[in-house]
Amino acid sequence: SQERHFKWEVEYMFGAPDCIEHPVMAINGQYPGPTIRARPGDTIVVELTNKLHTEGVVIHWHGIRQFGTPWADGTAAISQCAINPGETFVYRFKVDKAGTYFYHGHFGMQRSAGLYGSLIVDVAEGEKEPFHYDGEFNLLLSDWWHKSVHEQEIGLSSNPFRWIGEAQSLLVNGRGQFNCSVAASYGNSTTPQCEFSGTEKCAPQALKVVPNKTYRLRIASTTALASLNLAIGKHKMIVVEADGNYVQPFAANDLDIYSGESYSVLITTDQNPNENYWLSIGVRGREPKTPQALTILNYIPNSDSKLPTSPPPVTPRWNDYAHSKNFTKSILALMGSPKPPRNFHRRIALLNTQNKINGYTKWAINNVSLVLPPTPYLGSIKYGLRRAYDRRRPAENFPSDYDVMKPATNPNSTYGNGIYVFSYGTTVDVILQNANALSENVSEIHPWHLHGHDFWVLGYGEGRFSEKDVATFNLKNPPLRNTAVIFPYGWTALRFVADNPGVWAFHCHIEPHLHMGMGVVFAEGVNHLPRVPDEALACGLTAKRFISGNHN
Ligand SMILES: O=C1O[C@H]([C@@H](O)CO)C(O)=C1O
Repeated sequence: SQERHFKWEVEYMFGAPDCIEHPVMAINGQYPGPTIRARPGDTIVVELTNKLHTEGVVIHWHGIRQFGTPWADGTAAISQCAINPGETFVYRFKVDKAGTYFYHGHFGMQRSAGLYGSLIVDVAEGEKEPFHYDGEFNLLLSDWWHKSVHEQEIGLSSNPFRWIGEAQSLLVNGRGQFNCSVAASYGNSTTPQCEFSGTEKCAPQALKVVPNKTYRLRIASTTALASLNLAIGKHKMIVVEADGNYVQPFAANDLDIYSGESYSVLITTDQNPNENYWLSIGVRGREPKTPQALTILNYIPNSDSKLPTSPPPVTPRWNDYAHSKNFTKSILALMGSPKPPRNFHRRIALLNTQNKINGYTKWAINNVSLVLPPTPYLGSIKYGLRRAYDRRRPAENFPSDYDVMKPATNPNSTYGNGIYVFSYGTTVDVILQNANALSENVSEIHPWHLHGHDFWVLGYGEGRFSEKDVATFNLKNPPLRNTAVIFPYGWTALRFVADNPGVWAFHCHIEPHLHMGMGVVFAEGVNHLPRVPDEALACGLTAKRFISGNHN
């Protein structure tokens, strides 16, 4: 194992992710940010300097559990203070498990502004993956708006509420086409055919493959909003990895991927080698108003501008949830993967609702809409700063007569920053319960992401969770993941062991939803931690401790 050192500067620059010029957040002048590659056991050191002029910044290493380094998790107001303009913060953490990961901003809506990149952990030297492949490609998926994130944020925080709407473009590795289509020639589309010389930064990157080989596609989604579906013309995919964990391989014609998830799939280039094939990505779960992202699987030696003979695969109908559930339920742990404990110590049920607070539109969990306090929880808990946040525990359940199929009879909610505290080492079950939103007959998909842990997904169900559903839990081969979706009007059951001392965000990975309060905070074993580095806590009430000279 080795130490991998990076010096990064975060700043805005002019980019053109979908060929239309727009400010983007860049790292060392690159958008998306540089790809980190490492091996299990390596220590990653990122010296991050904030070159933004008027905003703080942090970076979250999505899927990395941060055992023993919770202050490096990169969640503003939870694990650290936002890094001020001009300041440098050193992220130092170990990667312990091979897999497909990514990193992104976790302050305000900076992920939507383009602050993200890939983090790939290869298997340890001398070790082999449990599957064979000859080459690999890395696809980091995102969605893009022409409205600035500042304008988006103001809309979300306004009364009356202004929703951000659907994305203008879908991006693959930060590239999309808004003003043209690479597949215009197939249909009766009014969008012109793209004319690229090849040097444009928004031109799609063709995946160049040799016939009769197997390739691994690493696919991760850091979308702000969109749930996606990816398909490759005439090629089946074998799903082998999800969120940095091996899964029982299964074949799929198309793959659903929600924000916060990552997958590896294998494809074999066994089709007619004289042709190229489409790789297409479309929106699921919301009525799509965003064109598909397209690129080409380019069989060498064909020219990469040779268009496939058939049009790009079309995404399943946006609200074909049966299709999505079928895919999601096919994901099971690879034989030999760690199994969940048979029993749990504590179960919490988290009801997801859309609400109103003084006329503002919010999301709430058990009727509390999350607002983060100015002092990071990690410091307030470690140093017992009793006035730093609301120390009353949020509700562990929701009223037994709540009708999840209908808009709430009383949609009003409250703000809160109370947290769930788990006894160190205990097993926790979480039932995520979806419900009807503010309007009738609307219930949306929410991908929930847990920091600091992987969890086992024990099951999914329809309607309101009830005690008899426990009998349907899969304790044999549930997949280990860090992100799990709740389907409209449904529930999802998770189990994890609270064995990682720290304070951890657990939230909907749809960035505007988190911004509207759709998250909770978990804490465990904070008293087991050695000193938290001062650099993480130079704000709020923790900063006042430094000024008074109390550094213990
Ligand atoms: O949070 C959201 O708000 C809008 C809509 O519910 C109200 O405009 C939407 O589609 C969301 O996902």
